[in-house]
Amino acid sequence: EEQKSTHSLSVVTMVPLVNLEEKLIDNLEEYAKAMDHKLQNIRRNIQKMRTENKKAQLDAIGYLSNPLNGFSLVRRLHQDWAGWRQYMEQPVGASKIRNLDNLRSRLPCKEDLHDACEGLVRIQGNYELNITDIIRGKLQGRQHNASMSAIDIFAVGNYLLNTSRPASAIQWLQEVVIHSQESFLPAEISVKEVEFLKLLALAHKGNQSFPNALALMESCLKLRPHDADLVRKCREIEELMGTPLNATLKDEKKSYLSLKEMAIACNVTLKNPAGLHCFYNFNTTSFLRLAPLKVEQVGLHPQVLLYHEVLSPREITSIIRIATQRMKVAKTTNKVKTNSKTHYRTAKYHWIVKEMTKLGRRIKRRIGDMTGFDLQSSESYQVINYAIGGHYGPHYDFFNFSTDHSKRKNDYRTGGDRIATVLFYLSDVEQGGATAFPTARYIVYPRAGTALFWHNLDTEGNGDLLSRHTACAVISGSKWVMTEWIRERSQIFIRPCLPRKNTTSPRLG
Ligand SMILES: O=C(O)CCC(=O)C(=O)O
Ligand SMILES: [Fe+2]
Repeated sequence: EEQKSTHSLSVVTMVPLVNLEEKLIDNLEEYAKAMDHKLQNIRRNIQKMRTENKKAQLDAIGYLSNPLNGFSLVRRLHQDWAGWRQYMEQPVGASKIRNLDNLRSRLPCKEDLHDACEGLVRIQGNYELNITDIIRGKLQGRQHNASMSAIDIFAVGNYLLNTSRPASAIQWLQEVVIHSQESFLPAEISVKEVEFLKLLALAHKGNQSFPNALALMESCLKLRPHDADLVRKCREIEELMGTPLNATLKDEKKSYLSLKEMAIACNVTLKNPAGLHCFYNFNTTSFLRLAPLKVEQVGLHPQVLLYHEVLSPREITSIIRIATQRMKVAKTTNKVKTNSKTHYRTAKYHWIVKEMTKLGRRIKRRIGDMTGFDLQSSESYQVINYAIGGHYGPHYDFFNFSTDHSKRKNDYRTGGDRIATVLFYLSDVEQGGATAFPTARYIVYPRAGTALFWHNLDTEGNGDLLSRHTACAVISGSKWVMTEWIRERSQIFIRPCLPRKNTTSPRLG
């Protein structure tokens, strides 16, 4: 499942877009100045020409009796107006248009916009938020200083309809009617009322509410009586009204089940099991006798531990700085392929080789102290920064080599299955973004410097189904985590034997 990850824009990789937007505005302003210059040129000359023409109008015969005036009029009409025609035709600010073209390769692509739409829709669905509230900037009860314009909502509705979710499209588009139509575009190129109505009509059509669809499409036709496409669409809907309804509305997506699972797992009212403890870990390694680690039990079956203050603010700053630089480079030098079909994980990530830096080695020793595991064959650290509404759908970290023989051939190269995971939180998250265990029913909210530790395999080396987990959608904030997947191979002599659960412990295969 991990392979399905997309490469959408994360909060940090979007930061350069702010400067890019400034550049684009500057360029448009230059364009406006070029137009201003031309306009002034024209106006100034109009004034001069009018003065001369008025003189002639006053007494045409007298004016033309003077051969110099007569000559000049003939010359002007023959030559100057050909000149004006040329001047009127000349493109204004051609270099500014070229600048714009040059910047276009750095602008978000269609898939980026789709990811952003999906992110908003996910926040709404994942936490079952009211759409009107979202549009007005009220997210999970908290009023934010931002809201959506009609054209923003239009984009979301359009995306939903194109991805076969007409019922959701209607819910979003209905809000457009209520809100005023402010946009950053001149009216000529902005989305027009008729286009809103048409999209809403098509959404109703997709939802098989044909009378609504027809009424809306007819009101479009009133606004544009000669639009052949509208006429055709009206006829289509009329025909559909005569046929029996298609019983199975295809409004559900493949990802629906995992979203439902997340909606349950990520619910804010969810509480972890009671009666658990906090303690100092003095004994995983001898070093801990000098510097014990603070541990909090999240749950016992399966055991999930939360280590407190295992990364310092300085360490976190360094990690984020390294990852940020690499993430930006990856975006601009080779545009990564986006996989728009699967939105299983919406984040940007970067691998940090732990042996490369002092910091990497220091953290490696600390993971050893926390877990007691040998990290020789383990993977690089994966630093993740989540996107708008970024999440990671429900999954297991193990490959389950022990039952899936087709994957086993990679076993020796990769150091075995992922026996355990250490998930460092590098940031607090303002709203949302918890790590939830849907089967075990645990939920953990990120706090910078803490780390979550759990086993993915049971004592026999089989994948533990209770280790299923998910990163809930980020509502607001920039969520940073760093993952260390510990491999099985080098633990053969040190793997601690977990107390066996009762006979009904879940097993794969
Ligand atoms: O970001 C999170 O909360 C979970 C990340 C995760 O599950 C993973 O990277 O395997
Ligand atoms: Fe995971």
